[in-house]
Amino acid sequence: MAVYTEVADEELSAFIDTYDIGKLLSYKGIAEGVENSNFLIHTETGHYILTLYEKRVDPNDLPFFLNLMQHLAERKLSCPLPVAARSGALLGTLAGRPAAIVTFLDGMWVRRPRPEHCEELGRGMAALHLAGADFNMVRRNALDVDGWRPLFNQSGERSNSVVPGLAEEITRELDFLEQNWPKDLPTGVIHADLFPDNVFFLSNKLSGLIDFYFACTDAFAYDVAICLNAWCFEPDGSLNVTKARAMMNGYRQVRPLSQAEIDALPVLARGSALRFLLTRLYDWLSVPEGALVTPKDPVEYLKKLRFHQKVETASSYGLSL
Ligand SMILES: Nc1ncnc2c1ncn2[C@@H]1O[C@H](COP(=O)(O)OP(=O)(O)OP(=O)(O)O)[C@@H](O)[C@H]1O
Ligand SMILES: N[C@@H](CCO)C(=O)O
Repeated sequence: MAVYTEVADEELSAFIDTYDIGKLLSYKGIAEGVENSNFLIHTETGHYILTLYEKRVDPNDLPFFLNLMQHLAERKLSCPLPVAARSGALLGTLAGRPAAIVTFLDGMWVRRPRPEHCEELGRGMAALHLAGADFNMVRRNALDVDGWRPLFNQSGERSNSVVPGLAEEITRELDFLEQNWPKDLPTGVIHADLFPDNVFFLSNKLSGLIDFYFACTDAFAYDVAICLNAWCFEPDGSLNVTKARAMMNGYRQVRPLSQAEIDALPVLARGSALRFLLTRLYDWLSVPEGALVTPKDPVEYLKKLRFHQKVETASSYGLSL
């Protein structure tokens, strides 16, 4: 998270008073992350996370995210639980933004995941896919293959200032993905942003998942591809096949992957790499003035994209076909 919107002390105290969580004792902005404004708040009853939803969150989607967290927590998946105000509402308004309070999860994210973390992640992701099976709301993935070209157009030729020739390279990739994007894969609730900073561990065991604000209804294997990119590459840009194999093994212990899902992985991994390249590129070129945020490196995802362009089958990810 980050802090884009500042909140005055009195305004925050008055907001907290609409909840049954005791008086506000202290709070601080969380600099980590890039999407929403987040504050760690300490009240008479404990610690909570306050989120003010920013640019990429459509307020109409908030009931999906908040109800999903409730649904998953009821199914014993460890994730933040939205706290209702005295009125019963899960969502309020603060500093002109939609705002919600969720419970604080113990644990730390792992800066340098090892294969055992990747295996835990695989199991946790599959558990999320199963726990979401009877969730009765649907949300289209706004950042799916149909959303990438309009997103790219917002950066357009300015992309070339980041890497010369990038606009043309992205255009070619969009042409390919629009032609070859797999259809008819098994779908359901996916997290869609399950990066290491959204997965907490305690003593090397997965203790919780956070940040459900890209969650949507899409192919389960696309979530796997997102995690392959986010967890299994080394800082030098190479794929760590041991980590990839560990993640897939963990996943398959809980939810089997079909042959069609395995065959689709190289294209899904290209799409996932492009999706994060595009959002990072946009953010890189448009940091709001005065915001407490560190934009993430788009080139990291360009390198991943180029890697997957050379992959022919999922065996390159350590999967037996
Ligand atoms: N429920 C929670 N319990 C404990 N800490 C939390 C919780 N939610 C958020 N945090 C803290 O805030 C940080 C940023 O949160 P989050 O990843 O949700 O923000 P974001 O802006 O959506 O980030 P991202 O760039 O990953 O999309 C986390 O790394 C964690 O330190
Ligand atoms: N996890 C994303 C940021 C949130 O969308 C990234 O690393 O680009």
